[in-house]
Amino acid sequence: MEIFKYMETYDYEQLLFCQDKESGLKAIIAIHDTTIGPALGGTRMWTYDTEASAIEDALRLAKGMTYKNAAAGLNLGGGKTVIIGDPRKDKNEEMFRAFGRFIQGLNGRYITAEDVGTTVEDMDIIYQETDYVTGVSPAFGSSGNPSPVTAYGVYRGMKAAAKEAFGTDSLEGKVIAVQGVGNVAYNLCRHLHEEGAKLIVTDINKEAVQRVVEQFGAKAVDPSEIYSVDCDIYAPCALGATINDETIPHLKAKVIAGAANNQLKETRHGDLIHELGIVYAPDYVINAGGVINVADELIGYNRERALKKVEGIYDNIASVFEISKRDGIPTYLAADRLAEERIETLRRSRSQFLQNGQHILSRRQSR
Ligand SMILES: NC(=O)C1=CN([C@@H]2O[C@H](COP(=O)(O)OP(=O)(O)OC[C@H]3O[C@@H](n4cnc5c(N)ncnc54)[C@H](O)[C@@H]3O)[C@@H](O)[C@H]2O)C=CC1
Ligand SMILES: CC(C)CC(=O)C(=O)O
Repeated sequence: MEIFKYMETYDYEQLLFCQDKESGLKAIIAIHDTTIGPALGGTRMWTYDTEASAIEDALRLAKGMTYKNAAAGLNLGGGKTVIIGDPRKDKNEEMFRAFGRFIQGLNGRYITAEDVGTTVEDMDIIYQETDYVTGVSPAFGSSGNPSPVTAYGVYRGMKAAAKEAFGTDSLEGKVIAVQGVGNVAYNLCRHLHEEGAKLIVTDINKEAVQRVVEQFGAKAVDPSEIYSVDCDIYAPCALGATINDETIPHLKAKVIAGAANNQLKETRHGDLIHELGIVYAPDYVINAGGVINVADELIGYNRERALKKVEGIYDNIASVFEISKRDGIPTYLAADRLAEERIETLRRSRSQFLQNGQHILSRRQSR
């Protein structure tokens, strides 16, 4: 991978490699764009096969955060971290403290939160070293685990997508295939079950599957089967790139609406599903609930205010469908248009993220 060429092509600002021998920390922080605010995005801990795939994941996820934050109307730019390692075996306190010090060194250009493989407890450790972390425990006056709120936003967005495809936003009786039933999708399944949807689920973690089978009457299938099951809605809630050349021919769903980041392997897969008449709720619009929730910490966390904003994901998804129909373009492009227009407008009016000389965090209420 030619890193500078890649960064130039997609206009990345900064890529940082953080290493701490004592704790085993190997972290990559990617900052994509800080035009409308400091870069906010979670930290993913994962066992990458190669360093190149970890770098690529950090870069792709960071760019997604720029678009997610802009489209959600947040005054934040986009960044993301990946920590190379197995979250079940390789974590230790010193690792997250060392990581916190690296974040502190960026002096507010990057603010972190949870993602796959990291937890509220990890954020609490980072918080010992830096203020530039969100998704910290409610005991510190913070918003806690973002996953249930992300799930609520996905549920709202899925209803908007159902309205577009089926003419009603009721999910009662709809068959929904959920891929990955971890932190976000467990909570999503709860909302869907409460509304009377029928769930088909899969996960590589058998315990996670068992939980939703027992609690929500879901039917379990093998991970390889999830793409071809008979269903109304496919909800990708594991890792990215599951909408690709291999899976698209098998899909029977009329709607794709799920929590995973970077669902399209390549943008041309967004064109392909559009041509097939599948209603796609763009990933970074529908899964913005978590970041909307943690971003509220930056102005003194108010759960009611945050949830009200998350409810608005229904309207955001509906607006994307409107732009798509108006301009005759696939929904992923309509979402990009929404985000890019906001960034460009703000780029013209200010060139850096400091507001009146103050960092956004300076408005955080004293604890
Ligand atoms: N946690 C949050 O608030 C947010 C999460 N997301 C995205 O949503 C997705 C899910 O996030 P979380 O629920 O937090 O992660 P998680 O790690 O709790 O859940 C992911 C689940 O997917 C399963 N999985 C992994 N590969 C799989 C495969 N090939 N087939 C089936 N299952 C597989 C895992 O075993 C795990 O149970 C991720 O892509 C994440 O980046 C996006 C926005 C916010
Ligand atoms: C988990 C969120 C709080 C932030 C993030 O990284 C995301 O939305 O993907």
